[in-house]
Parts: sequence; structure tokens; C-alpha cells
Amino acid sequence: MEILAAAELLIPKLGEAKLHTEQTLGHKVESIRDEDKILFHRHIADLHRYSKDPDALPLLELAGPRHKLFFNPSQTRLGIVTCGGLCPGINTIIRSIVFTAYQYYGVEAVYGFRYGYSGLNPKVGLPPLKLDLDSVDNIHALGGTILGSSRGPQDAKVMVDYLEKLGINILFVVGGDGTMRGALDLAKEIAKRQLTIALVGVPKTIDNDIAFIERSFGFESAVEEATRIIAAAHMEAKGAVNGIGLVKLMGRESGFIAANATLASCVVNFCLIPEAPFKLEKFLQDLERRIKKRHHAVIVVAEGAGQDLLPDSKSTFDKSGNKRLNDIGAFLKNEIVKYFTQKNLEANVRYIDPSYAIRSVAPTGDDNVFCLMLGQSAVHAAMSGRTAMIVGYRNDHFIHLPMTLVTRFRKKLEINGRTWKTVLDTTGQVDYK
Ligand SMILES: Nc1ncnc2c1ncn2[C@@H]1O[C@H](COP(=O)(O)OP(=O)(O)OP(=O)(O)O)[C@@H](O)[C@H]1O
Ligand SMILES: O=P(O)(O)OC[C@H]1O[C@](O)(CO)[C@@H](O)[C@@H]1O
Ligand SMILES: [Mg+2]
Repeated sequence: MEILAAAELLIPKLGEAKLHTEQTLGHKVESIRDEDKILFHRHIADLHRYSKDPDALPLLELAGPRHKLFFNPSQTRLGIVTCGGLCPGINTIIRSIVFTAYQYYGVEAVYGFRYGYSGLNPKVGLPPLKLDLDSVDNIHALGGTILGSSRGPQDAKVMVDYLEKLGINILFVVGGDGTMRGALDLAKEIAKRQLTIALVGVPKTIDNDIAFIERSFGFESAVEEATRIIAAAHMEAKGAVNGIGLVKLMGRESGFIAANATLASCVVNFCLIPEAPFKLEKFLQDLERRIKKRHHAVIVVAEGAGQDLLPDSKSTFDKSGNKRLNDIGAFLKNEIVKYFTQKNLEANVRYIDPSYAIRSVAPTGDDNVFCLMLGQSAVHAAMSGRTAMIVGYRNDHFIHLPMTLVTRFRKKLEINGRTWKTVLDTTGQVDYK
């Protein structure tokens, strides 16, 4: 567990919020008091570290409407941009921001930038979309993003020039670690020019690997979809002599999707994730044991697992600088077939790579609830003048976190934690190190 200093959780503000919220909006507001905070840590061992200086305890601001506004709704213009890979629930976030802006704050100037940061570079030629209640009314039922998304950088100076030209006061950035790094570049440029433009992020990744937040929206929906695919692999495995269903799931550097889908589906015998390196020979021997005993097996492998086993090929990177991974699924399929052929044992491997199919689906009901609340939290934070922050979920609360924190590292599945131990217990797999 990362140990933080209290100051690391302070949220930057554009200035003093002076407008009385209820008087300005003309309706009742159940505001959150700034001093209502929750503990960042909850493990007693972590809390003990602060027993000598309780003032140093790191505390999290709760999300929600504030007693005072920084922005005057009648003069506020909002922008939304969605970047990086798709994730179930992005549209619900967009809808929630638009509805909260219109209905709670009476802000009607809401614009959606097209195709990620590309839409913030006017030279690319993608004018923003004007968003209103009608245009976003049904989008929560759709996968993807109605605004489009992209990878690849744009110059922060060019983007801030454009925001200034359009008179945007608040920009909501929906994206992963890369997007938040891009947003921090924007925040620096905005501060340099002493502009009053707030930047509020909504963290997005189906990999669930964003630092310091406990749950990423869309993760549950992706796991749900992955579970359906694993069920198909199980059927295929049971339908053939010594059938082996092999499913590759997304998860670049962390195995959250693979581990959760394994637990959710109940039929997986081997779950391979990037956090738990394995020796191929040991894994194949255990697979042979399983096949001899039960005559079928299901393997789930996260795309980032076992990369060290793959033959060296020249690394390539996507436009955002993310390393392209080698295909561990195809590699394992070949190795399994080779191994069983050498042993003169029949094995029928059915390899399923659902790839994008698990992340482009519509969100589950629970993810929709989550997205709705994240979108609302983002608007409340921005209207109070908070900036360079994200909204997130931690210790059972919607909270604010500085953007600088969430770009520090990518969260990994804890190998000594409960989830991974449960995977080991339920699959019966052993350590293949
Ligand atoms: N270090 C960085 N500085 C500035 N901008 C960045 C940086 N890294 C990424 N970006 C920009 O952020 C956008 C999205 O980044 P990226 O493609 O890495 O996806 P992401 O937000 O991490 O989402 P995910 O990886 O979950 O799909 C891109 O336009 C990219 O150029
Ligand atoms: O092919 P794309 O769209 O660049 O993205 C694929 C990657 O995006 C993610 O869905 C999210 O980071 C990863 O799980 C996956 O490796
Ligand atoms: Mg990323």
C-alpha cells in the first residue's frame, strides 16, 4: 500500500468560490462541507504510522455539490473529451455531465470534442458537437462513445488556444492514465497563461489499473461479457475429447479482468496474468495432469501475461507510446498442441480471442449507476472551481483525487491479496514460477 502525505491529497482550486449555490441556482442543494473528509487508508497498520502526528493523516475530499460556486452558471461553457480505448459506460458519463449541467446548474453551453485530443486541435478539422438533453437522452444504452476517441498526442499550446477561442471554462476529460497525463499538460499551460479553465477527469479503463481508485467504470461490464465467452470456451472444451478452451482477455499490465472473469465464470482451471510470471513447462505439465484427470480444461490468459516467454520480436508502440503486446494466446495454443503431440496424447484446443468485443459493449445496470454518479460528481467539482483532479471511488465513497496521483503508476493485482488467493483456491492451479 502506498503511504501518502496529507498534502498530496490536496485538490488545486482556480480561486475562491464566492457565489452562494442555493441562491444562484434557486433550488435546494444538499451540499457537502469541505471539511467532511474520509480516511485515505483503512488498514490499521497504515493508520498506526500516523499515530504520532494525526494532522499528517491523508484525507480524501468527498464528491458532491458545494455550498459556494466558483463559476457563474449563466456564463459557463463546458467541454467534454473522451480519449484512449473504448470502455462500457463512456456514454453514460457524457449523458450524466450534460444532464447535471442543464438540469442542476442551468448551464446550456455544453460541447463535445470529437475523437479525443484530435478534436481540440482545430487544424484536424473536427468541430465540436453541441450537446443537449435530446442528443444524449438515449446514449446510456449504447457501448462506445458518441464523441469518438483516439490515441496520439496533440500540442497543449494549440489545444489551450482553441479552448480560449471557444470560451470553454471547464473541460471534462474521460480517459486513462495517458489521457490524464495529457490533461496535466493542459493544466500546466492553462496555469502559465493564468486562465480560469478547470480540468476535471473521469478515469476510464477496462483494465481497472488506474492508481489509487478502487473501481473503474466499465470494468464490471467487461467482466460480464468475458464471462459469457468463458462459458462458450467451457462448452467447446467439454464437447471434444480432451478439449482445451483457451480464452485471451484484455489487460495490458494487470490481470484484473482475467482474475474477476475467472471467479465469475466458476469453470476456469488456469488463469494466467502479468503479475504472476510462469514457466511454460511447469504450466504444461499441470495442464497434462488436469486433462488426464478430467478430460477437459479451460484456460484464461490476460494479454499481458507471459510476455517474457514469447520469442523476441522488435517492440512497436502505438501512437500514444503504449507498447504493443505479442500474442500470448496464439503462442500458448501452439505450445499446447506441440506438447500434447510430443506426448502422443490427443488434445483439441479451441482458442477464443474476443479482443475488443468485451470493451465495446453497453454497460450493465450497476455500471450505469456508477457512471451516473461519477458524471454528477465531476460537474459538482468543476463548478466549485476545483481543477487538475479526477473523481473516483475509494473506501465506499465518491471522492476527489489530484490528477498527479493517478498518473504515478498503474495499479496491479496484489499477488498476496484475497482475489488472487481465491483464484488459486478455485482453479486449483499452483505456482508455475
Ligand atoms: N505522457 C503524455 N503526455 C501527454 N499526453 C499524453 C501522454 N500519454 C498519453 N497522452 C495522450 O492521451 C491520450 C490517450 O492516451 P492513451 O492512448 O495512452 O490512452 P489512455 O488514456 O491511457 O486510455 P487506455 O490506455 O485505458 O485506453 C492520447 O491522445 C495521448 O497522446
Ligand atoms: O487496440 P487499442 O484500441 O489501441 O487498445 C487495446 C488496449 O486498450 C485497452 O483496452 C485499455 O488500455 C487494453 O486492455 C488493450 O491492450
Ligand atoms: Mg492507458
